[in-house]
Amino acid sequence: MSSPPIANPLFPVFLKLEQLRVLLVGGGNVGLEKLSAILRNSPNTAVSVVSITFLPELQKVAARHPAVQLHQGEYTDAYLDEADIVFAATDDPALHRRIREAAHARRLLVNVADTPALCDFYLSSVVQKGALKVAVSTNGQSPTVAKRLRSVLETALPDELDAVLQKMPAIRQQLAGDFAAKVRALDAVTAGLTGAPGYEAPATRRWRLVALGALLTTGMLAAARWQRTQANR
Ligand SMILES: C[C@@]1(CC(=O)O)c2cc3[nH]c(cc4nc(cc5[nH]c(cc(n2)[C@H]1CCC(=O)O)[C@@](C)(CC(=O)O)[C@@H]5CCC(=O)O)C(CC(=O)O)=C4CCC(=O)O)c(CCC(=O)O)c3CC(=O)O
Ligand SMILES: NC(=O)C1=CN([C@@H]2O[C@H](COP(=O)(O)OP(=O)(O)OC[C@H]3O[C@@H](n4cnc5c(N)ncnc54)[C@H](O)[C@@H]3O)[C@@H](O)[C@H]2O)C=CC1
Repeated sequence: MSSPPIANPLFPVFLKLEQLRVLLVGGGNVGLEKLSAILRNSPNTAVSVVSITFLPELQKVAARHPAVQLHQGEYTDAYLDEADIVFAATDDPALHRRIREAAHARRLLVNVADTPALCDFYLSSVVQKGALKVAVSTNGQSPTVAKRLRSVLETALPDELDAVLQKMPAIRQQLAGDFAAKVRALDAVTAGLTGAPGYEAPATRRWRLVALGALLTTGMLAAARWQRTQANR
């Protein structure tokens, strides 16, 4: 018996972040993680980082990226006037709520570290193979599973994929005919990429084992809880 899948109503998009102005509030560990995620994907993004203190590592990252500006000091709403999108990553939850409110008054989208309820969007785990990019979301259920899935996909996707992608624009351009004919031709060129019918990757078996492990762990945790309640009677 398997439980029904939990719905994920998030709408995935791929932002041209290098064309936007990013405000990041908080220059500590979490701020560094957000900045790194941004720059790993979109290295030329203009990020303004506002923070009372900065981790030395974050300062090093900023030094390597000329479009990143560090503003040392307290956050003020004025920074929002120069921003298109906002990341809040301080250790002050009250400040996060204020930032979100002021950002929304300006119709800006906000990501608040560690507070899914305050986020307008989530970051994802990202697989990159040349021009190919796969983003993974678990709807906040488990960033750790997203991270694991990223490494599964990194291994499973062949490096040759990028070589294929590099050749496809030329093929696309040379195809004649209407839209439907082009789709048929491109489907034919790439048919070899799909597995044979009934093919089950070894990874499928591994995920089944992990699901079983998670189920057993849930059961064990429930049993331990039950034992504690008995002991406390
Ligand atoms: C909702 C979301 C909002 C957002 O941050 O955008 C969010 C929220 C929270 N993360 C928490 C914890 C952890 N986050 C990670 C890692 C990542 N978290 C990322 C995204 C997201 N994290 C968004 C949902 C993504 C999705 O839908 O799956 C990734 C994918 C992308 C990135 O951040 O760049 C990146 C992996 C990148 C990679 O390696 O591929 C790890 C693992 C690790 O660091 O090794 C842990 C510890 C283990 C664990 O808890 O699983 C906590 C609890 C904090 C606490 O307990 O105090 C919250 C808050 C909560 O859940 O309430
Ligand atoms: N470090 C981690 O991996 C994790 C952290 N968290 C939580 O996330 C939050 C942030 O964690 P860290 O980044 O490690 O904290 P941190 O203390 O390293 O960084 C917080 C940053 O916010 C800045 N800041 C605080 N108030 C400010 C203000 N008014 N204006 C401008 N900047 C301001 C500080 O100067 C500092 O640089 C904490 O609440 C922590 O409990 C949760 C899970 C993991």
